Amino acid sequence: MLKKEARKIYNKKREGISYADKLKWDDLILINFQTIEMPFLQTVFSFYPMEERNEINAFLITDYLHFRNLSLQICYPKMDIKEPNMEAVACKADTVFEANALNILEPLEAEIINPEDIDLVLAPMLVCDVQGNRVGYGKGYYDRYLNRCNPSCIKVGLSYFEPVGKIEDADEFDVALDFCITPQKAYVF
Ligand SMILES: Nc1nc2c(c(=O)[nH]1)N(C=O)[C@@H](CNc1ccc(C(=O)N[C@@H](CCC(=O)O)C(=O)O)cc1)CN2
Ligand SMILES: Nc1ncnc2c1ncn2[C@@H]1O[C@H](COP(=O)(O)OP(=O)(O)OP(=O)(O)O)[C@@H](O)[C@H]1O
Repeated sequence: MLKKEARKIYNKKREGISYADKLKWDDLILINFQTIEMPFLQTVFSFYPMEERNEINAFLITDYLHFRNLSLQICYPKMDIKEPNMEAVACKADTVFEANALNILEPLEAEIINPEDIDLVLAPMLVCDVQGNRVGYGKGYYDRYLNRCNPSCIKVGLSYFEPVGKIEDADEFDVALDFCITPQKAYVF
């Protein structure tokens, strides 16, 4: 399958998920995330889910990680749409989020964290393939960002859908995931 085809199919599938299924599947993703062995984490880069696109509720996972380590630093993306580029910004409980031009909520705060200091990335995505190649919205934000992270950074994709057969047009910029968590299973690549 090609990324473009996967994007079309899975954008549509995700739009069709009922609210009841979404709540159930978000919980199952948390349960499956809890089965993977995690080292001590200091800094996590998550994302602010876009409700209108039915993105996964990553807050359930960051709440769980925060509960395990009360001094966990949680970062959210701040985009430079023109570049395109994004940075991880450290957030606190009182951080104010504001919608950007793409209607993604971003922190007003500006403490940019060095990508090399990120221990784990929770990556939004539509679907991945059996080798952990991720398919997002097609702007390459995460490919660019993950290439700046330490090789030891743990890359976890969250998806409502099981991996597809090989994505044929994965290129040299694509950084494969270490895990993909779905409502059915935690895939290890
Ligand atoms: N919640 C969340 N935050 C995120 C991401 C994400 O996937 N989810 N990103 C993950 O990379 C980055 C933003 N990437 C994005 C890339 C494209 C579009 C988008 O709306 N694309 C349109 C097409 C626009 C065009 O072609 O001009 C579309 O998909 O319909 C949105 C976000 C950073 N923050
Ligand atoms: N480091 C990079 N430098 C230059 N171009 C890049 C880089 N990383 C990715 N790209 C290009 O960006 C484009 C989009 O990449 P891709 O289709 O993998 O996006 P995606 O992972 O689905 O999107 P996103 O990360 O925004 O969710 C591709 O043409 C890819 O070659």
